[in-house]
Amino acid sequence: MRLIIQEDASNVAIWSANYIAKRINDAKPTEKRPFVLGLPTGGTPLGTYKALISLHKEGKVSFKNVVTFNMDEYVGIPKEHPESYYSFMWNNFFSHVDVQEENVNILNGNAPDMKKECLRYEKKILSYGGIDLFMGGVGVDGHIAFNEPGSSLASRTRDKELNQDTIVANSRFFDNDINQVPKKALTVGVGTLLDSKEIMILITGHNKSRALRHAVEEGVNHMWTISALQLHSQSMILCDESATYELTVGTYKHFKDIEKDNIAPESVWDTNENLGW
Ligand SMILES: O=P(O)(O)OC[C@H]1O[C@](O)(CO)[C@@H](O)[C@@H]1O
Repeated sequence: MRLIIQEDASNVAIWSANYIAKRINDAKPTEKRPFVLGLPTGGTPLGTYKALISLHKEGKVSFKNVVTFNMDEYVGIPKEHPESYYSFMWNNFFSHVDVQEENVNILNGNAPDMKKECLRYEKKILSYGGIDLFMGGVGVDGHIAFNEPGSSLASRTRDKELNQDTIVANSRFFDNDINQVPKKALTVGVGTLLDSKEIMILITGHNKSRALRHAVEEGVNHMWTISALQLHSQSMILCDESATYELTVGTYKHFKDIEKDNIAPESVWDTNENLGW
């Protein structure tokens, strides 16, 4: 696993956006052979979406031949609800780039048959030959997508009960009222994520430092589903300095040293100027 430590959250956003743009451009996607991108919601990736929109507006990346699959969706709120992940994605990203509506895939949290919906999603991912790059975030309890502690590391797309930590954390999007937060979600499984050709997880802020320690320094454990990344041959965590507070000095120095020459991909690298940071 690679661990790339950037100074702060805006550098994480710029780095990740440039990385995604480079991957898409290198793949030279076509209608018949699209690039397949897995995407998250949450506070963490907002900067990345903003940076990707800027790169798109500057003509540096197109999403015309990109197929997207979102990680998860709440169960039981209408898709038009301002806090549904459907609304999040269209408001914060899809509406601002040239992605084609028919290429956007988001689980339907109101499907009459949840099992069928999850199976449909898995099959659709497979129909494209799998996901080329899955970007994700992490919960404070180490959950990846909505795979809460104790989720099987072989799990596939399914419905999951959200735990109290997640409900409390997400209440910030629901007027700080935990009663308004959906208690269930549909989510890709850890196994689904591990089947992606490449995984890039963004971790920013002090409150995620325990999750980062478990991901990098502890063993693979279903109580910290993020740790499953250790089983993947092309996984990368991109974090900021604040998230490294629980790493040992030795771990921190090791990754700083081996990644010191890896700045953002040259061909799409840009300065902060155009992004307003
Ligand atoms: O970036 P945030 O807002 O801390 O969210 C953490 C995580 O929670 C989820 O929204 C739900 O699993 C993830 O997709 C996300 O990475």
